[in-house]
Amino acid sequence: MFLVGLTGGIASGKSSVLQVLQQLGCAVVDVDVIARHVVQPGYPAHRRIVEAFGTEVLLENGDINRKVLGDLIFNNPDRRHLLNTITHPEIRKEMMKETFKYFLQGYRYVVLDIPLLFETKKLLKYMKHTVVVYCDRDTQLARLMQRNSLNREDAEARIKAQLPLKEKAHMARHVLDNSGEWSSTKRQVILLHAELERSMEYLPLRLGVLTGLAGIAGLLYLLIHYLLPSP
Ligand SMILES: Nc1ncnc2c1ncn2[C@@H]1O[C@H](COP(=O)(O)OP(=O)(O)OP(=O)(O)O)[C@@H](O)[C@H]1O
Repeated sequence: MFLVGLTGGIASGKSSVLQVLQQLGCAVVDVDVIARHVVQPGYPAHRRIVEAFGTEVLLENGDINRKVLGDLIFNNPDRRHLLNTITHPEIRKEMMKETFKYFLQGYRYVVLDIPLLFETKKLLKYMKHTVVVYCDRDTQLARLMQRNSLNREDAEARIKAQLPLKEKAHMARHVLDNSGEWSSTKRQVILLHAELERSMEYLPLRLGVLTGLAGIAGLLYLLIHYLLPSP
């Protein structure tokens, strides 16, 4: 198995691309979904967020109010860092669990949706392939304004807070251009999936694990047959 890191910019189309990959039967780890999961009431990150930011970040039902928390950390690097130190280790643990589950199920590759793949660079070394979902800036702005009901100024501020998409596209091994019609993007996703499925890069890890298991089985056999006293 090998890992494919998928990233992009705000409203560039990552979730839409992930949906297609899921429909194609790919193993997908959606960091957004995990990030929402690990801050649910009862989880350690939920308690630590309330300790750090106060009960004003809670909705009436005890869930984290993502809008309030988002506003609190927006333009405040210290608070953002604090939130990241609480949530990131929990998110990484869940990502590893899900990836391992897919490995056991025999998938050739797993796509991990990591919004800050190129910014934090922490997970980059584990990715055999990197994919950027790109769209031109005007399209990104228009889609963001429409999806989040934002005015131009707020939407521009959110885009500016991220590494420019063009730079990310230069760093990636594959670029899916989502500036145009959705059907064109979908075609690109299907072609990428076919390329990754054809790749033999899943073999080394699989063979390594099989060899390891065969070694353990051999040792057990020797133990049972030669070292244990016969009845
Ligand atoms: N090719 C396309 N044509 C028209 N609309 C699109 C296209 N691709 C995506 N969209 C729309 O643009 C918006 C952003 O897409 P999406 O939610 O997939 O982006 P995202 O990268 O996951 O965003 P975020 O990271 O901010 O959650 C959505 O409303 C989606 O329906």
